[in-house]
Amino acid sequence: MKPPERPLRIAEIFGPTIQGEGALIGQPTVFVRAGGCDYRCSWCDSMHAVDSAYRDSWAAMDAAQVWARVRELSGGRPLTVSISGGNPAIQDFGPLIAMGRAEGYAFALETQGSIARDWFAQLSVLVLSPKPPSSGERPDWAAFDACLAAGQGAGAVVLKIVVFDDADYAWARAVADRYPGLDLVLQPGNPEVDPDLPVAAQDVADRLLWLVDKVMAEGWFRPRLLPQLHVLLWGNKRGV
Ligand SMILES: C[S@@+](CC[C@H](N)C(=O)[O-])C[C@H]1O[C@@H](n2cnc3c(N)ncnc32)[C@H](O)[C@@H]1O
Ligand SMILES: Nc1nc2[nH]cc(C(=O)O)c2c(=O)[nH]1
Ligand code: SF4
Ligand SMILES: [Mg+2]
Repeated sequence: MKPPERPLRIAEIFGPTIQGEGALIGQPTVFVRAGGCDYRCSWCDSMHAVDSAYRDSWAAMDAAQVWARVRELSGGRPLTVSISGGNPAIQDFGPLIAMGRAEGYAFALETQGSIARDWFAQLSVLVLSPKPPSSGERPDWAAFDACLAAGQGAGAVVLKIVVFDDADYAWARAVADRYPGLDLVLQPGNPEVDPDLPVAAQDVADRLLWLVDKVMAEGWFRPRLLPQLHVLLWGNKRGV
């Protein structure tokens, strides 16, 4: 007999909105944000889904309940569902993905690459975002490589690296060289993560310009350089 399904810890489900980051930037999506993370990045913009101080605000939902909410928010019209967190790989999103795929939806996952799951193979896009030195975390590369292997059957695997400073940039180049076959996106870090404070559009632009100048000066033509589009539009507001 199959073991009973454990409920998922869900920090928020929201949308439809546009994917603000990475390879699917601009695409309509509904977000499912998992509660809980094995990392504590110094600059995390989603601490409400990480810090156990927020645990009481996370809902215990089974996959069918999460799926019903996604279907409701999307009006039953198939789109790409974005699963983020926290680190969603702590939990079992396999049943949710199976339910959605059966109705024509696709799934993209955001994870730092610290925990591999067999259901990565069911994704249309696996976004692996290893954490640079400024985060205070240090990736376990064996675990990261296991995530890559688990994602072999996914539609696409994207390496998305956040860059705050020169040390992060040098690190991103070295990591990119280590994975020459992957689609690569560099995203400037946003130091202003307070959800109650506005983010100046010019600051977002200035951080991207800094990165564009650096990459072009080196004649490095592999990465795509993208802002967090949702931050440009809505600042750090939650649920967008
Ligand atoms: C909140 S995380 C959740 C998924 C997963 N834990 C991870 O880090 O990939 C989603 C994305 O936001 C990025 N991110 C978090 N805080 C950020 C910040 N202050 N500036 C830019 N990107 C940030 C992460 O690097 C990751 O690519
Ligand atoms: N619109 C929008 N795009 C996003 N891309 C990645 C996000 C995340 O927090 O994982 C995010 C988010 O929270 N909102
Ligand atoms: S791994 Fe992701 S969710 Fe976890 S603390 Fe870092 S940025 Fe936040
Ligand atoms: Mg975010």
